[in-house]
Parts: sequence; C-alpha cells; structure tokens
Amino acid sequence: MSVLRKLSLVEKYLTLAHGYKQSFASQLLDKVHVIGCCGCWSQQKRTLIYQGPQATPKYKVLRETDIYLNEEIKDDDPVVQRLYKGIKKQERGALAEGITLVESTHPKKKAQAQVLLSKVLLYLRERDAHSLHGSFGSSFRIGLSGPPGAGKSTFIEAMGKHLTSEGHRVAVLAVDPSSRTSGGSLLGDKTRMPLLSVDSHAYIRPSPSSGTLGGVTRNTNEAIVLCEGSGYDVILVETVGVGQSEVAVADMVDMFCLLIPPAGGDELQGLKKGIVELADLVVVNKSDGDLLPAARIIQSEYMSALKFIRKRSKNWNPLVLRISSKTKDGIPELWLKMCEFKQVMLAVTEFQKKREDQLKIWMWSSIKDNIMDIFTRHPSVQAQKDELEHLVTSRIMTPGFAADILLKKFMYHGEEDVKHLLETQSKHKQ
Ligand SMILES: Nc1nc2c(ncn2[C@@H]2O[C@H](COP(=O)(O)OP(=O)(O)OP(=O)(O)O)[C@@H](O)[C@H]2O)c(=O)[nH]1
Repeated sequence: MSVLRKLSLVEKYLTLAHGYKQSFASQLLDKVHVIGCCGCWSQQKRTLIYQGPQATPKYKVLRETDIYLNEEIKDDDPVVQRLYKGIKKQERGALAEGITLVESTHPKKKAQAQVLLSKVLLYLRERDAHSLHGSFGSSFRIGLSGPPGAGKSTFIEAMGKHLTSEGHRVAVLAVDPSSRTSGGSLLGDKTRMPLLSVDSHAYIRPSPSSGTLGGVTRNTNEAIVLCEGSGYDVILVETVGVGQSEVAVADMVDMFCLLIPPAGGDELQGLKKGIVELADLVVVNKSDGDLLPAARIIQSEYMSALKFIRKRSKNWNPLVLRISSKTKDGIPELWLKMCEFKQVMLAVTEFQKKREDQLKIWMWSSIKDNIMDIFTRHPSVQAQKDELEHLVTSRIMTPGFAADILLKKFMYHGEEDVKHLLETQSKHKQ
C-alpha cells in the first residue's frame, strides 16, 4: 500500500470516526495502524504517525480461545474419572489435585475441570435428595472476614478444632486476590493453624494465585463444590479484606461473619463500613484477660450500630457475640448460634433460595470473566487497544466511542466485513 493511500485511509477513518460512523471507521482501523497522534481533532489529521497494514499473527490468540470452547472432554476422560472417584472416596490427594485443576488456565485442564465439577454437582444433588437436611442443607458455608490482627487464624484454628471434635469435617479456603503481588498467600500457611493443619478431618487450602478477584472468586466457588463432594460439611471461607473480596465471599457463602478485635477508632479504621452491613454475625474476639472490658464496650457499640443498618434478611437479626479464640470461651456458643441461623434459614427456605441465587451469580460472573478474557486476547483488540487508549487519554476520542470501536472490531472481525464495507463506501462515492 502506498504511503499516500495509507494516509488517505487514516484520514478517512478520522473523518468517519468524527462523524460517528463507527462500523466503517472501525473496519478501517484494521487496515491502518495508528501509532501516534497529537493535537486537537483537526490538527490530528495532519500529525498522525501511522504504520500499516498490521502484521498481526493471524488469529493466533483467537484460536487459543476457540480451543478452550471447543475442547471435547468426555465423561470417561481418565483424569476426570480418577479425580472423581478419589474425591468421592474422600482422598485428600485427589481433592488437592481437583482444586489445582479448577485453578488451571490451561484450555484442556479448564475443560476437564468443568466436566469434573458437573459430575460432582450431580453427585451432590443426588446425595442431598437422600439427606434429612434436604436440598443444599448437607453443608454449611461460612464466610469470615476481619481486619489484620483480629485473630482470624487463631479463631479458625479454635473453631475448626471444636468442629472436628464434634465429628464435622472442615475445609478452610481463602480468598486473597493480593496473594500474587505479595509473592504468595499467607492464608492457609501451616504455621498459622498448626493443629488444624494436621487434623485428618480438616483440609486447608491457600488462596489461588490467579491474581484477579474474578478469577479467585470462580476458583473458590469451584473449590467449595469439590470440598463438599469430598465430604467436608463445614466450609470456612476466609478473606483478607482486599477491595471487593468481602462482597465476593458474601456472595458464595450461607452466612457471613465479621471478626473484630476489642479495639476502637484507629485500629478499626481499615474496616470498611460496608462490610458490617454484610455481616450476619459480628464476633468480638480476644474477649479475655485485660481485654475483656474493651471487648464488652465494643460489643455494645456494635449492637447499637447494627440497629441502624438495613437488615439483609427479614428472618434474621445480626448478632454481636464475644469470644476468646485463646481460651476458647464462647466458641461452642458461637457454633450453636451459627447452627440456629442455618436452621432458621432452612425453615423459611431462604437458605435454599440463596444457594440458587449464588449459582446464578456464579454463572454470570464466569460469563463476564470469560468474555473479558476472550475479548482482551482477541487479535483486533490487541492490535488496537493501545492506540485507542492513547486517543482516549489525549481527549481526542470519548471512552464510549473507543469502547464501541473495540467491541465492533471484536464482533465483526472477519476480513470479509472490511472488504464489504470498503466496497460499500466506494460504491457510495460513485
Ligand atoms: N488475648 C488474645 N489474643 C488473641 C486471641 N486471638 C488471637 N490473638 C492474638 O492476636 C494476634 C493476631 O492473631 P492472628 O490469628 O494471627 O490474627 P489474624 O487476623 O489472622 O492476623 P493476620 O494473619 O495478620 O490477618 C496474635 O498475637 C494472637 O496470639 C484471643 O482470643 N485472645
């Protein structure tokens, strides 16, 4: 293509883009790669630096996503079979391998994980059908959040040991989207829960390190299902409270608990107000020794504050309880309250309704994640995102318009479309 021809295409693109004829403009973008521009709109036409046509590695990235979507993994896939049997037999190794499979980003492993999950979900459905607790009632998912130093590890250790001594099987999962940047999650570290980590009725799994909250959330949802398939009836999901992770955890559990230390003002500043609104139970930890008076004050402060917070359920008034994870005081009573919550929610079918809603949330968040993944890897998007970002940040193009261009490029990426639009345009001119 001659330099003049390229320049005229760039100019055409700009004129069309300015006139909001987006589809044609976006098709032209495929032909000419704008690598720089400056000045206002009219000046920009003259000062564009361009290069084209793009030497995009043809649909390489697109093929990758195609492979994932088209990957055919059958029920009798040997890996799926082996893990499914192992998980049902409550083998820790199979559970750990199954969770690693759901955390994998490899297309084939992702597809295997979905088949494994479908089988486990079906198994759980059949198991629930024969259970006294009814649909969804054979497990209890409890979310736990709290500011650093509240005593979460000490609490999980104490509560976990209490539950295993009562015959429960406890799984501890963590949601920590920051674990990737911080070089690995501390959550689930054996040194944090030394007794529980060697308890044969407990399983502790650190946060997946996929980085994004969406990815971590999906992995955790899937890990919960596998743990339940492996006979764990109490699932504790811990969050470090980074950004939106509490909301994500509240969306995947039956009950959400907030653990706080007996400290006011400064120490609790990191605690976002919104988190208190998510809590079905506020637990004041360290209610022992010298900290007892402070714990009582915090308890009454939170009890008053909760009166002004909109209730999450008309069937449950959030409570504020005091415990000591060190002396274990209040732990059995706290567990009884948790069980009462479950019974109340089951009786009014809110428990079942919430689980159903969570499955829908899970489906839609998976769609969102996958679409974003496919979208960002798409060759046309890859090729043009930088220049569009540049146009947007230079205030030459509106973010909405740039988004429309990328979306259209993504939806109509075929060469045919470009040809057709170019032909239409030239016919129109004649
Ligand atoms: N007195 C008293 N101290 C406690 C209690 N529970 C935890 N602690 C202490 O509080 C400190 C923090 O406990 P952790 O369990 O590590 O707290 P955490 O919330 O997991 O903290 P991060 O790991 O930083 O998130 C430790 O020194 C514990 O010994 C309790 O019930 N009473």
